[in-house]
Amino acid sequence: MLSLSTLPPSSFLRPHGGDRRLFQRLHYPERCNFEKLGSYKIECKLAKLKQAPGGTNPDSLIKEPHKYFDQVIITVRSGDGGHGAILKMPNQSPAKPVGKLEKEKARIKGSIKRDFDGSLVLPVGGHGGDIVVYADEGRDTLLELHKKGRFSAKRGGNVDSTGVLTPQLRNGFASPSMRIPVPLGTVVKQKRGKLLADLTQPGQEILVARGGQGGISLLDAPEHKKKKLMSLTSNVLRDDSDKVLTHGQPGEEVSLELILRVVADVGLVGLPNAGKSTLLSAITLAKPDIADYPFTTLMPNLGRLDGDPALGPEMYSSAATLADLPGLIEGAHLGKGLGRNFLRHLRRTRVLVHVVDAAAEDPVNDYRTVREELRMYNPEYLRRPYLVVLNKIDLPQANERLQSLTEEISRIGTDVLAMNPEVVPEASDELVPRTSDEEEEKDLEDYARPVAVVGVSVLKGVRVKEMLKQIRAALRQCRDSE
Ligand SMILES: Nc1nc2c(ncn2[C@@H]2O[C@H](COP(=O)(O)OP(=O)(O)OP(=O)(O)O)[C@@H](O)[C@H]2O)c(=O)[nH]1
Ligand SMILES: [Mg+2]
Repeated sequence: MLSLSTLPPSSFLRPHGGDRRLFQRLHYPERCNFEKLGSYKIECKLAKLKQAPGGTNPDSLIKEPHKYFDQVIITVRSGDGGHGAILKMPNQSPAKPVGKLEKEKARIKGSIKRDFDGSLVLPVGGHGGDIVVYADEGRDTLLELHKKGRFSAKRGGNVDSTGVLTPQLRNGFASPSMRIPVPLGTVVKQKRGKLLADLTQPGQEILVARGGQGGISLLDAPEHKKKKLMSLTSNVLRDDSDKVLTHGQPGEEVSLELILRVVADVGLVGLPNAGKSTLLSAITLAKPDIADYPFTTLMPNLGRLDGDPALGPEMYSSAATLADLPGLIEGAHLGKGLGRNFLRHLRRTRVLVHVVDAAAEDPVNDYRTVREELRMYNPEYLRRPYLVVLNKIDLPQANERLQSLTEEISRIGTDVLAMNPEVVPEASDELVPRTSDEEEEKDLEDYARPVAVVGVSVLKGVRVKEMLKQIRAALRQCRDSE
């Protein structure tokens, strides 16, 4: 598993207030103050006017970072190779070395660079800069890349020419690679093309555009001599038609699609306001935004769970990363609420924790709604071990029915732990989720029951230890089956 020891307590940008207001207006109109709606529309119009040509509107990035943080299309161009030069051989028949100058000339002639087989080594132009994309633990989002959109590496230097082939003649300087940092878990694809890499390990990298090769230098000599001289050189570059390449080769231009899929062991899912962020902050050092209105969380927050102290020296192997996801609502898989895109961030998780507000009107129905949304997005998610956390039991209306809720939820599903990810093809990042016909016909009862149902109050710290024990047990279950 990944070592994420340097992960900051809360790894994603804070959601923006304007965003939350927009979602409330769209989905909870009864709670909105419509008097201000006029000014909101004007703000949106202004944002449109300011749109920068070719790039993502910077205002949109600020106002709606949750739409952009995990996906971007960029164009990269590696550097062209530097050029070679047309050079003269130093005087081929110098006068007998008598004076100091003649001796020096003779020395120069005798020390022109040669390969081990005696052939001439002609200077070449510098290699153009490569473009490399690498996973950087310090990055949380792809937002930065939206601002630029296009990345070009420098061209290689030309041969530093004096017109004469001398030992001092320099190759053109190679240009350094341009390195583009992306968050851990970034998938690199060619735009509408093949998958290039899945960067899940810190420092993992991929060369996405190779810099152009530098051009070779040529010798300017009479034709009869030239042939002989060229046959003596070992590093002459030729193209397919055997033409000698004195000009540097052009760099490559590629359009790339970068998609972030958060790297976490445990995913917290539930309706808005269930207490997912409060749970994350109760058991990790993460400091997500918490508030009593829906869609407080707009982008995943990550938190690090320390290893289990009961395991002694092995405790570090049991450390895990938790991802608190934005709230799901009915129809999320069709784009309702915050849409379905963030559901992709569950893909790498191994255990799911359903957080249910036990004080809500119909907690069992809430729980079913979320499971159904997961099933519609990717049925494979329902095959993962999961536990149900009945939250807010400090409230009397939750505490009173805890027993019956626990029993009812524990009964939903089969006894068999149906964990066989190979059976169902993974949902892709395409807009329409893929579910097999067989999977379409299934309902929640056909999937495994939760490994545990725990009543807690994450706010008041009631039975949090018991919940933690169950999360660790579910994680162990996965590790043992690996
Ligand atoms: N009484 C009580 N309130 C709680 C408890 N846990 C969370 N809350 C409150 O519930 C509200 C929502 O909590 P959040 O943690 O923001 O909920 P969330 O599930 O992350 O919500 P979204 O980000 O909108 O999806 C906040 O006012 C919390 O203080 C609890 O155990 N008991
Ligand atoms: Mg939240």
